[in-house]
Amino acid sequence: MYNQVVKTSMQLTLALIKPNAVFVPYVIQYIHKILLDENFFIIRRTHLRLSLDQAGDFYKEHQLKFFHNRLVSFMSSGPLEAMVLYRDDAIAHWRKLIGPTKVYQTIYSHPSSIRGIYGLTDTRNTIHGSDSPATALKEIKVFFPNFNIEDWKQHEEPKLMSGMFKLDEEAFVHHPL
Ligand SMILES: Nc1ccn([C@@H]2O[C@H](COP(=O)(O)OP(=O)(O)OP(=O)(O)O)[C@@H](O)[C@H]2O)c(=O)n1
Ligand SMILES: Nc1ncnc2c1ncn2[C@@H]1O[C@H](COP(=O)(O)OP(=O)(O)O)[C@@H](O)[C@H]1O
Ligand SMILES: [Mg+2]
Repeated sequence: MYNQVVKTSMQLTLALIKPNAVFVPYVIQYIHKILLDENFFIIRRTHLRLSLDQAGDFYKEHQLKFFHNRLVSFMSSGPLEAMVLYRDDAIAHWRKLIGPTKVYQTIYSHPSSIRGIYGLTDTRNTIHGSDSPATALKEIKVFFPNFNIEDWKQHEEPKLMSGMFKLDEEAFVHHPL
């Protein structure tokens, strides 16, 4: 029974490293180190550039905001590093590590969060995390259209949960054995 309780709090989420940071080695290294230190599994990882339309779709909820135009042009200005993460309470835990959205405040309120350290501006805030389980599923589909969660749950998740995995350091992905 205890196992079941633990398992139900496990979650998938999507992390994105935004274009201002995606090719800055010390930022990438810092983010990857946090992921391992905080016991996230890196389930899938890729680099992908969104078109203007795809970025607009990704941030549809913000289409009437004053920053929408700059947000969408920024997010489609270069490749993103996308990762499917898995952990106990992954969604909230990742967002806590990221820090609040608006960098000009976050540098004072949460100076040791990722955005507090490496965010540049409220738009170019370096990192993304899904905000709910439903959003996570939707966002994972955008970057990993071939990732079949049901298959993964059946074939890969049990191995991760029983310790049968190894980190492929070059790909920076945990592979089930
Ligand atoms: N109507 C507005 C316009 C701007 N701002 C805030 O004012 C700050 C400075 O805006 P701006 O100079 O346009 O942004 P930049 O610092 O140049 O950076 P970016 O375009 O990456 O956000 C931003 O954090 C923005 O969130 C705001 O709260 N309300
Ligand atoms: N006030 C703002 N000024 C400029 N850009 C913003 C502002 N608010 C949000 N953004 C940009 O839009 C993205 C999406 O906003 P939101 O969903 O509110 O935040 P979060 O990324 O923390 O979930 C932010 O990560 C940031 O890049
Ligand atoms: Mg959001």
